[in-house]
Amino acid sequence: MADAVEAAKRAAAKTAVANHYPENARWVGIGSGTTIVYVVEAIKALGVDTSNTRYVPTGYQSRQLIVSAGLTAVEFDAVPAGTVLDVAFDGADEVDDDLNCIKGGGACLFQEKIVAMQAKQFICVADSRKLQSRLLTNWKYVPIEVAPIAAYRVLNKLLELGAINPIIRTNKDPKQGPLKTDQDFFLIDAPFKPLLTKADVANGQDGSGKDGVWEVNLLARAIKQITGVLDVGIFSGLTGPEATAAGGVGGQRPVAAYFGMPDGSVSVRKAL
Ligand SMILES: O=C[C@H](O)[C@H](O)[C@H](O)COP(=O)(O)O
Repeated sequence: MADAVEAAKRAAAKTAVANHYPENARWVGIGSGTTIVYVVEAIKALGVDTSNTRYVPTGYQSRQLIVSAGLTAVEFDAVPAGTVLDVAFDGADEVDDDLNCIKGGGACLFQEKIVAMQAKQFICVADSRKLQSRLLTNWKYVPIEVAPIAAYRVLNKLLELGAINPIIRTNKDPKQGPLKTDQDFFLIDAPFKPLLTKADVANGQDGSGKDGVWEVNLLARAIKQITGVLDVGIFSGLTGPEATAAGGVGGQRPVAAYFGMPDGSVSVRKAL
């Protein structure tokens, strides 16, 4: 079973890199987690000249991954102002029909979000367990990065929004206290009822938060507005050309998501 999941991640990574790694890539964002390892493996396997390519990490693990692959890491704050990354690859905890994602299960989300938003194309790579119609189907909570001093205040505000038993994430040994992110912040894991998609709302369902039922973008916005929240592990909103036209770069939502399937195939969902 574990081997099959790893094989699925590797297959998805290989296809995503084959389809989206640009010729003469100059700037490439590299996400975090277990699936991104196979993306870096696939980039290396292309055998292309990477001497002029700079890889922008999304945290400590990501930077170590880049460096141990013999590639050049450049931190996000060292990328020259105005530079648009050619592409950013990353994993996800869950992806819905509209390509909205939940991220942060591995404690990285803020740097992943700024790197994704600075890329012309954000590409998501995952295995079939992550492929769902609605967020919070198989994956049960929204990771939220918060300033430690505000953690209890944010917990209370999340309860008001309808979160069901939100908790501050601890280290594996709870005696060691709250887990710290790469920013030295805390994470709150907030379960909610499954999130509605655009189609659900178009079909008349109420995603305004009444009875704790939220449409994806509305919940992301409501959580982001709580003072003390650095960022939310919901990646949603505009993407690709849409985002560029609105004055951004590529947006938070991937333009394409690749899923390794149990039968060895790779399924692709593309943004409309
Ligand atoms: O916090 C971690 C990141 O958001 C990961 O990209 C996400 O959790 C997916 O990780 P994995 O590839 O290990 O399933």
